[in-house]
Amino acid sequence: MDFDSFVLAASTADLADEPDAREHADCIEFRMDLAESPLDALRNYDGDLPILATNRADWGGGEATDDRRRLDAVVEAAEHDAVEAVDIELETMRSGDGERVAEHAREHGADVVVSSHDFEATPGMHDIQETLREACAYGDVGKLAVTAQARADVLDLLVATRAATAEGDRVATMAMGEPGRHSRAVAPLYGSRIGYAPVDPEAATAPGQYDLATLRELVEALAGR
Ligand SMILES: O=C1C[C@@](O)(C(=O)O)C[C@@H](O)[C@@H]1O
Repeated sequence: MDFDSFVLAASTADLADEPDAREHADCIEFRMDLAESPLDALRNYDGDLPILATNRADWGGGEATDDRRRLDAVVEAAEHDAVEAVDIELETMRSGDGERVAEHAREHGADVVVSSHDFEATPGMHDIQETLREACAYGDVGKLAVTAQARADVLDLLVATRAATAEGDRVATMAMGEPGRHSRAVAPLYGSRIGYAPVDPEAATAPGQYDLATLRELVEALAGR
């Protein structure tokens, strides 16, 4: 996937959403952990948009419980041509469990997004920068989703996004929660490479997400396009 510029991912548990996402999205984030039979769905996929495959662990805000099976499924997902990127948690890379997944994905031409989530708060500037640096060392893109408790929490995240981008790292950043909502539109201006939005606003995959059409419109308007 081309992460040299901003990629808008339509997050969904249902690949049948793809035709509705096509108009506004650059790819589908397939939340395998929220899907019924994700590997069957991938086998039958005949959409146009490339897929970023995410099988989020329960300890990382998702619903996949058995870590070994979860990662095996990502390995299998990466073998599909349509899967052009996979998401692996930073914790999984740190533990060593993610290495085989990343390697296999790259062998099959898929990029690796290494992600970290804080569902409670926004860490201090130093921690944000360290997390992004570490995630970028493992992945083609280092992603950090924090939780904003106040609007101003977004400021450090933006500064860190800008700094990492200036250093040549590819990062994706966003602040979850209502006070952080604007970060989803603004972070791309400072270099964030991925935005996530549900096709169906009722089926958000994280707190504070805009729906797909709105996020596309905001990002384009702020970029002056
Ligand atoms: O990690 C992310 C980012 C996200 O949590 C968000 O805040 O938009 C949404 C998830 O679907 C995705 O895997």
